[in-house]
Amino acid sequence: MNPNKKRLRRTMMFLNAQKPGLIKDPYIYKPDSIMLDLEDAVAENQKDAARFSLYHALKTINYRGCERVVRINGLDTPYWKEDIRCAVAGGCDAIRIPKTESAQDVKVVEAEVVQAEKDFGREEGSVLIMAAIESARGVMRALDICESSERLFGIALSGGDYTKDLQTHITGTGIELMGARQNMVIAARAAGVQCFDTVYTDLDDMDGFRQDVENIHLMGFDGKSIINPRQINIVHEIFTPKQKDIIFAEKVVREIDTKKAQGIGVFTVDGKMIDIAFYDGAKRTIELAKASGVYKGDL
Ligand SMILES: CC(C)(COP(=O)(O)OP(=O)(O)OC[C@H]1O[C@@H](n2cnc3c(N)ncnc32)[C@H](O)[C@@H]1OP(=O)(O)O)[C@@H](O)C(=O)NCCC(=O)NCCSC(=O)C[C@@](O)(CC(=O)O)C(=O)O
Ligand SMILES: [Mg+2]
Repeated sequence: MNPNKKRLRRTMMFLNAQKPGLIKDPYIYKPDSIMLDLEDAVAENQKDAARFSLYHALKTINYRGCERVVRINGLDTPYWKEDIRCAVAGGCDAIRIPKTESAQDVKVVEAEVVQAEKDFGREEGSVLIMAAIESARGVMRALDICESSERLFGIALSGGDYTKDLQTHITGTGIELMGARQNMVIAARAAGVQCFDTVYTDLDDMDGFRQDVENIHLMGFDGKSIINPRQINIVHEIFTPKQKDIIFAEKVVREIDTKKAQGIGVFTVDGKMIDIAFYDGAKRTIELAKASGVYKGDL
């Protein structure tokens, strides 16, 4: 398995692949991933120019460990195959499929990625795939999409196009996204892949943004698509385990290990009932803390 499949992806920041001011140094803001966009951020008559710019950016810029995902154009356009070839030839880490509606959509993209890896001398399996779900049909098929390919590391909700399809609109409250969000997280967890929330487009409403991120964190998402560096700190703050939670998780892991050896199944830690059901969650907190660079312990 590609070791990057489960890497930390709290923030996945979109940027127009054609704009030199955006693509030259986004790593300075330290998002976990950048998503170089060839799709909706790029005007129809600029698709070739954007692809050209993307290729040279990938070839020449050192993004310093920041994951480089390329959002290709839709499978109903004449652009997507050439988008994949340029992205893979340039050295991208992953392809984001927009408007994914079925497992078959992922499979046809995978076939092109496999061919491009061969053609451009990339290691087999080095390019991962993620699928953006932007329609009611896609949401209803989320589990099939999650299970469509070994290369698929996750799915992402795209709220703008999804609410258009649902015949509603983005309100900022999240009510219109509740069903899709819950369905997608459940599907992703059932398949063992990651799940990412949609962008929050009102850059002047940072309180609304914080509330949105807190909600999706509680729902079980792994991270969020974002559009601007100003949104990074809030997402990282909410998605990085707090020291008090890390310390509690360490106690839970140590106590479960100790009590198990003593033949004790249920007990309390800091006044809270603990049994084996809490073990994986505590381990996950510690792994997330390690990946986020805030772990000081020795587990
Ligand atoms: C919104 C705005 C124009 C505001 O610009 P502003 O310049 O006013 O912002 P400022 O804050 O003043 O910038 C301060 C400094 O940060 C730099 N800076 C800003 N943004 C940066 C960035 N993204 N990456 C690196 N650098 C950045 C900037 O260059 C400046 O640098 P400097 O001059 O050196 O100080 C800008 O952010 C932007 O273009 N965002 C990305 C938009 C985009 O790609 N949309 C498509 C994807 S969504 C979609 O398609 C819908 C979806 O599909 C979604 C789904 O899938 O979920 C669905 O269906 O819902
Ligand atoms: Mg969209």
